[in-house]
Amino acid sequence: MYLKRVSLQKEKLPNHDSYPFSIPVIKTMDQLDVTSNVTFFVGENGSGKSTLLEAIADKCGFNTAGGGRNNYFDVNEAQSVLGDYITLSWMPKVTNGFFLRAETFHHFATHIDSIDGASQAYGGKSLHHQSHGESFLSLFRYRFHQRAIYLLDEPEAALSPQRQLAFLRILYDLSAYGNSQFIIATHSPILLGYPEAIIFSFDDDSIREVAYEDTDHYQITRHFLDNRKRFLHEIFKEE
Ligand SMILES: Nc1ncnc2c1ncn2[C@@H]1O[C@H](COP(=O)(O)OP(=O)(O)OP(=O)(O)O)[C@@H](O)[C@H]1O
Repeated sequence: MYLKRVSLQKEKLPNHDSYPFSIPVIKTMDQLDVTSNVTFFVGENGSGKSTLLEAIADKCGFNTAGGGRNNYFDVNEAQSVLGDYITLSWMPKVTNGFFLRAETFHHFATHIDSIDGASQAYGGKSLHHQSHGESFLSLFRYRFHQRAIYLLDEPEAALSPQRQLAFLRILYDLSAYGNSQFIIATHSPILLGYPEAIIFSFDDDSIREVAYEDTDHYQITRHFLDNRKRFLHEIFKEE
């Protein structure tokens, strides 16, 4: 493990009225201790997961539009304001890694195509000439290595359930044997089931550790699958 703690420099925050300082979990955050090679950020849409992950990516020196340290391409609104107000504590420090933003991956693929020979590092085939899910898996399989930190924002976005299981295997190989560290924002109850992971919930206006079975993602999915007809009846009934 490399990144041990993320601290918010509260005394430096300019205000609490505007984004990103107005997000409830940022208002209440002091520090986050990272105690596992695999950490998940989970929570309702808009709870602040991407904002914090992007700030961490910024402090790691990764392109906040997505990519590693040497990937420069621009995407509107990819700057991290919060990055200026957090401190990362490392032991030891790593500089290798990658920030995956599902929504800018198309731009990233174009950027890789524009560099002569760069697609070799991604399995030898243009990421644009693969399906969305295939290109994600090529990134994970060919570009991800040992001794690095990977920050992934909703990697499940393009992956079928079967491919999410394949991703779990890659995660296992890299984190358990390859000594790589992952911080992953996700809504996937499959990914969240990774053993020994630490899950931080961003719900209820603060960041706190939760057990897998206590996440909404696990509970709602499980109840839906167990009681699909009753669930649908409730959702569709006339008010
Ligand atoms: N560039 C921005 N300017 C202003 N507000 C923003 C900006 N980006 C995000 N927000 C707001 O900040 C809050 C947190 O957004 P963020 O994207 O971090 O949430 P999230 O937990 O990652 O959500 P999701 O699960 O939907 O990806 C939301 O209320 C969102 O509308």
